[in-house]
Amino acid sequence: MADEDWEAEINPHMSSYVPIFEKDRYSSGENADNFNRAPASSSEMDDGPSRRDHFMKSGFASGRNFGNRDAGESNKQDNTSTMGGFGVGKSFGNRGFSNSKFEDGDSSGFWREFSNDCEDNPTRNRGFSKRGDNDLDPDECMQRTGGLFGYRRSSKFSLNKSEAEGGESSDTQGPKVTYIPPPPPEDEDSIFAHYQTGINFDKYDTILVEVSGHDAPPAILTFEEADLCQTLNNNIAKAGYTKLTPVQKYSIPIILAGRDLMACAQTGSGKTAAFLLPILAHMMRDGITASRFKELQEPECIIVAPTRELVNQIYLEARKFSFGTCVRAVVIYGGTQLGHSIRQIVQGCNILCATPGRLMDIIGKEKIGLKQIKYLVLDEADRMLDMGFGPEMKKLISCPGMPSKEQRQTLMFSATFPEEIQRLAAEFLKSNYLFVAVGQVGGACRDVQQTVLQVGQFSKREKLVEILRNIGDERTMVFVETKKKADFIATFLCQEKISTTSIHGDREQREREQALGDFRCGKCPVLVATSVAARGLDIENVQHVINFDLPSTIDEYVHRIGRTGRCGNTGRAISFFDLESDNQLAQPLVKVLTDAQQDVPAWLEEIAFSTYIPGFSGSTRGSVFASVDTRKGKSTLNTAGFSSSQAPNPVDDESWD
Ligand SMILES: Nc1ncnc2c1ncn2[C@@H]1O[C@H](COP(=O)(O)OP(=O)(O)OP(=O)(O)O)[C@@H](O)[C@H]1O
Repeated sequence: MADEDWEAEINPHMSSYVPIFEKDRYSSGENADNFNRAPASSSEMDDGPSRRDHFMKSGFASGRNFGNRDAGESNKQDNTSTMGGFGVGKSFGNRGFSNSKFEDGDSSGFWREFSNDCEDNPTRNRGFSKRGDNDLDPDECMQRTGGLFGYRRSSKFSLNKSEAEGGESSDTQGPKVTYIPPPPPEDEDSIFAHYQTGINFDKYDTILVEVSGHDAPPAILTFEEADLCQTLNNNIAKAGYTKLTPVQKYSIPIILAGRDLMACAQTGSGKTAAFLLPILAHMMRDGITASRFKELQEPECIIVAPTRELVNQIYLEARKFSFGTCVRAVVIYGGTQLGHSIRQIVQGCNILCATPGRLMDIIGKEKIGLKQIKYLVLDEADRMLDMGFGPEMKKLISCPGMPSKEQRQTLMFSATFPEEIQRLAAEFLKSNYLFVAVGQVGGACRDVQQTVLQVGQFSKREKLVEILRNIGDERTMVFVETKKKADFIATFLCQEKISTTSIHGDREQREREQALGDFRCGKCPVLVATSVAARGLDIENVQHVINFDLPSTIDEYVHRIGRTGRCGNTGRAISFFDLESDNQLAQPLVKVLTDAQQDVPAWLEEIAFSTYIPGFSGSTRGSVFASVDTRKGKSTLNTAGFSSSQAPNPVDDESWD
């Protein structure tokens, strides 16, 4: 598809489920017929084509304007992911997506299917983090097959040889992804649009900060102390930043001093600016020259993050802070046309924001050279190093030309850092890296009021509707465990006349972006999401997070509820605790609630007590997060903003592991 076609592709009606739910079209007979006739595919996306068929036949109008698309294009696209708003495909079709009811306990249909879905789901048993096992960005991630880094891409995602060799999905074998995302707005007001800090922003100063490692530079208290250049200061002011958050107070001077850093701070507390500002300041000080059109670009900085929407968000922040400078930020991510990514890059690239899959593809195509890399940033670093992305990250640092860790600066940020991941991270970092912990490592944001309700599987939908009706139009994210379930619940809520959209890894990228857009602007105040939306997304005015299904790890829980209560604003999180499946989470949940000074229900404490495993801090479901820098170096405790942190004289390195 040519560049100029993108406008036609971005059809305003294509996004979501909501307004046009035509339940009459979903008679079980018709669905079953269409879906059953559709050819089975071996991939996770096997319902893509069948779904498209169905939508076209039934005249369903939720998605893009199917009628305007020719068959060739349909064929080209549709293996990549599911089509149309309802994206449920054969699952519903096979058992009849009744137009009138989703009866609780109707075991012939959805619920039985989902039990199976969950049982099959490796997340229940896997180590490290949950995300990815049930909702990976198909071309971003890899699947576990064994060994610490010994994983291969899963056939589940229908990746072919050319991909394994660094190519994008297949000129020859697989579908061609043609989506070209719309360019972001260019006007200054949009670039600097921001939301207000909340009433608790100043309370950040009371959080204890721990810095470990040797010779940490002192924290700064104000932006002025950072001594950034005038353009950066102007951009900071235009972004509405007047005061540093704790993670910024500590991280900015550390990065400016050229040190490697692992930083852990609560969700929504400004980690993105904490790495972007000092990197940009360095670039400006080094007298960076405008990068020009070249077939091979050699950026100075690569920032990787686990999801497409998150790298896009980081890119927008980078573009904002580099406004008026000659630094050019570029974003590339899967689910979009590879040619488009390449065209963005060849125009010049100083800061490359990328998802791992697309990054490795582009490096394989020799559009990006790594020789000039001075900064490597892993946002959501624990996720980037776990079983899903760790192998890709290892490949990245072993790529020809990539400066060794001694020659580059490596920065890792997250709200959670399990101990085992901290150990893996050491391979990427210089041995004298500094570790900054703002508050409890892995702790939940205290501005989120957390409630845990005991709700059984078959009562969840009723409870959800009750809560959403009380909430009214306030923006709410509802997290569920699987992609199918996301579709199902979104559809169900639409049927209940609650404007809802959904985001998950089986939706096409254009649909994901449209869904997020509809949620951001309030057109759909409810977003049903899988873990793909758990991390990093910074959406104004998300007042509620509902865990319809609890996640399999406590870290995931912390990230999910962190979509609300950001930047000093308050938020609420309600979690449905199912006694049949969530008991393993009771113990770490009690700890997170207690640490965040939340009420702990007596029944939950009882479960936690009865399932208590002394000394348990493993990495499986319910793991307890790291409480400290795993090197066990001496550290200083400070309240953010009062005194600088200076690590004591070096202790023996040997004692650090
Ligand atoms: N010093 C500041 N003053 C005002 N607003 C800020 C400041 N720092 C960051 N923000 C804003 O706070 C919001 C949250 O920041 P950011 O997304 O970087 O959080 P985060 O710590 O990375 O969260 P997460 O752990 O969820 O990824 C953003 O809207 C950002 O623009």
